[in-house]
Amino acid sequence: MKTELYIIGGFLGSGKTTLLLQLLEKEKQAGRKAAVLMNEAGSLSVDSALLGDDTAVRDMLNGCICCTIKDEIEVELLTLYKEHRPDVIYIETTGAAHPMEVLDACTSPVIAMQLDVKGIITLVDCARWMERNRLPIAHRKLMEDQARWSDVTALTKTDLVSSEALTQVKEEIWSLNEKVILQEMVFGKVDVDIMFGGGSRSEGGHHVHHHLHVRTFAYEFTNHVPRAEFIKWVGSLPDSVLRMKGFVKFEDSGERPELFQYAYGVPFFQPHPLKRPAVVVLIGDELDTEQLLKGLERLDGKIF
Ligand SMILES: Nc1nc2c(ncn2[C@@H]2O[C@H](COP(=O)(O)OP(=O)(O)OP(=O)(O)O)[C@@H](O)[C@H]2O)c(=O)[nH]1
Repeated sequence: MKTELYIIGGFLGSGKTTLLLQLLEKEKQAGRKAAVLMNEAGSLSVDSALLGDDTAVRDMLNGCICCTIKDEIEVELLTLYKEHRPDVIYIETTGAAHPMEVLDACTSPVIAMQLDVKGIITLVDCARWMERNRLPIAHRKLMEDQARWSDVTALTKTDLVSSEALTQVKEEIWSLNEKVILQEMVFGKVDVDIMFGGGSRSEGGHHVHHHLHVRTFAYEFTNHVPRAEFIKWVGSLPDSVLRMKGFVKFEDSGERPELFQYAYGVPFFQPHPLKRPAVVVLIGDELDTEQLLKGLERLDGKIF
C-alpha cells in the first residue's frame, strides 16, 4: 500500500496548524496512522509541539522546503516512510512556500513509487485576501499562486468577514483556479469528505483521476533503455509536461543509472555516484497518462 501525501500550504497565519490538528484527530478516529513533516522558518518548532505524542513528526527548520532546504525533503519523507510506514503523511509548509515548488520537492524519484501524492490543500485567510493589494507585490503574487495551484482551498477565518466579502473571495479564487474545490472553514472545522473527494495527484499506476489539473506520474523501469530512443521520446513530449526527473539506466552506461532532469523543454543528463531506483517522475497539466505509459513501456522493451 502506498502512503498518501497531502501538502498543506497557505500564507502566514492562515490556519494551517489549526486545520492539521483537526485532520489528525479525524485520522485517529478512522484508525489510520498519520505522520507529519513540519517546515518552519525558525530554528525552533512551535507548531510540532502542539501535535501530541501519537503522531510521528519530523521538523524541517531554518529554511523553506520549496527552496533553501528542498533537497532534504526526500530524506525526511524516506525516513518517515521507513520508520513508521504511515497510512498518510501531511506536510505543513511555511507561509512563504510556493505550492508547485513543494510538489516538485516531494516527488523525488527516490520515494515516488512509495507515495500517492493526493493533493495540495491551500488555506486562504479571507480577511487577509481582501486586503492583499496592500501587501508588497511579491507577497500578493505568492498568495495568488498558492490559490491558483491548489486542489482544495479552505477559506479560513470566515467568521471575521461579511457574507459579501466571502462571496467576493470565492469569485476571485475561482477566476484564478476554476477547478478548485472551495471549502469554508472556521477554526479548522471542515467537511473532510468533501475536501478529499477530489481524486489523487499521483498516478504511479494505471488509473486516471479526473478533477485535478496538475498531476504527477511515476514509472519504474525494469530494463536498460536505448539512449537515442529516450532522447527522441523526450523531444516528442507535449507542452503539458512541465517537469520530469529521475534515474535511467541506459544501454550504453552499465548498471549505474544516470540522473535525468527536464524542465521547459531542455533535458539534462548526469552520471550519478549512488545506487538509485530507475524511476522517472513527470509533473504536468492534464497529463495524458495512458499515452505516457505507452511511451515509457515501449522504451522499457515491454511493448513494441
Ligand atoms: N478568528 C479565527 N481565527 C482563526 C481561525 N483559524 C485559525 N485562527 C487563528 O489564527 C491564528 C493562526 O493559526 P495557525 O493555525 O497557527 O496558522 P498557521 O497558518 O499554521 O500559521 P504559521 O505557521 O505561522 O504560518 C491562531 O491564533 C488561530 O487560532 C478561524 O477560522 N477564525
